[in-house]
Amino acid sequence: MALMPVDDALAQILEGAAPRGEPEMLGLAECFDRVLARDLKALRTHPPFAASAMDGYAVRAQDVKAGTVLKLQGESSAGHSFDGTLEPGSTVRIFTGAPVPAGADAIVIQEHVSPLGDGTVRINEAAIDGRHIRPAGVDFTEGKVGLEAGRLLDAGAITFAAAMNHASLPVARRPRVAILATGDELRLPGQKLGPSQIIASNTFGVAALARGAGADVIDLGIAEDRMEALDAALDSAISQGADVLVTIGGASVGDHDLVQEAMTGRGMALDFWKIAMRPGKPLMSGRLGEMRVLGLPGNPASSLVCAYLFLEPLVARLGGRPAPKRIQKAILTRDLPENDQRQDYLRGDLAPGPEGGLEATPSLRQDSSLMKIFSDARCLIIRPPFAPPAIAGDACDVLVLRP
Ligand SMILES: Nc1nc2c(c(=O)[nH]1)N[C@H]1C(S)=C(S)[C@@H](COP(=O)(O)OP(=O)(O)OC[C@H]3O[C@@H](n4cnc5c(N)ncnc54)[C@H](O)[C@@H]3O)O[C@H]1N2
Ligand code: MOO
Repeated sequence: MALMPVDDALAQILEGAAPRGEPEMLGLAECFDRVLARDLKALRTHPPFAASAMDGYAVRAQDVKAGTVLKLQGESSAGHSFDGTLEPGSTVRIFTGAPVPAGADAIVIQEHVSPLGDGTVRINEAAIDGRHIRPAGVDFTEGKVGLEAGRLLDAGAITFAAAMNHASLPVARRPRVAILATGDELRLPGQKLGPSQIIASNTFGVAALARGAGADVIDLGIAEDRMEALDAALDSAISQGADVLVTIGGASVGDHDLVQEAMTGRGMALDFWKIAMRPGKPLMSGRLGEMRVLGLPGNPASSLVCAYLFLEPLVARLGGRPAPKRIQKAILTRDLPENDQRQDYLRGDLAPGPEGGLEATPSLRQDSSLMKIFSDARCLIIRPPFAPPAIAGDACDVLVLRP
């Protein structure tokens, strides 16, 4: 199979991806960073009454010039309305958020009023009709859609949902992403290692990225390079309702690279295997029933670059949320040689440039096994297939990993 361009691979991976299953009802306190699954109508009108926006005095605007003395008729505070009607020549003391009494049509702030100590006050500035009054329903009205399906529930949206009198909200189910590390050499962090063993580190980074994109992660642990082990892990992913099975390693052409064979043997329809990128060439994508299978290469930088490029947007789509916008423009600080057929993602630094832009500096070492270089990197510098040699000062696209 020919190497597939990165954009075509992403389009195939994202095809048909949308939230699955019934929405869950969650209490408001659990809703942060979830996605609203249905339109949400206001269950009340707000404010439910004309309310004062200031601490001051409710008046009839036409009665009041600078110097007018008014009789104090009563008080309206938040939670305690004044139930009478404001009479001509009178005023009602009022506080922020309190209902404006019938008959009043303006608030004069208390800084412009002098209490005279005999049950009257002098208004020192002319009142303006409607001033400092929030009309009933100016914010939202009962029965109208306030938040639309698909809205990411951030602080503003959750506040608004609560104000609309919803105690719980229908949210899209989080996609379930099962992650399986494969390889006889792998051990979990914290274990004692033999001479030819290494730590299965990739699972943790890939899981973190999936969680950040809105997934519930199922850690399937490590499978040895044996068909039965891969089979058992696959059964586990299916029985736990995984939407995506991510395998790490065993994706290449070696005698012990069995992942693809194991998956196709169980009926996986292969979308593609091998793409025109570096690192990450042996990426595999397929579908096994409802479950998507993403086979990441084992080298840590390859796993992570593929997870940024393909898994993060896939999880976002499956959860109904926008994928983070990571691609930005930058200026190269070093020359780069011409590129071959594989789109390159060079680990590098990213720093503010002299004119408000960004400067990208590729690391000198780019081997896909290097984890410290990846951890130090702030961006991936993108070199399109067959790009001509670049010189310092040229523009480039970067995928931002961290600020
Ligand atoms: N003859 C060829 N050999 C290779 C090719 C090729 O085209 N022809 N492609 C190379 C490329 S590119 C990559 S990338 C790797 C990918 O190989 P696999 O996906 O089969 O990965 P493994 O062989 O299982 O492991 C590679 C490397 O990564 C380590 N590893 C694996 N899993 C983990 C993990 N969970 N955490 C940390 N490190 C892991 C593993 O020990 C190996 O060192 O193939 C090239 N070969
Ligand atoms: O393309 Mo592989 O992902 O370099 O190491």
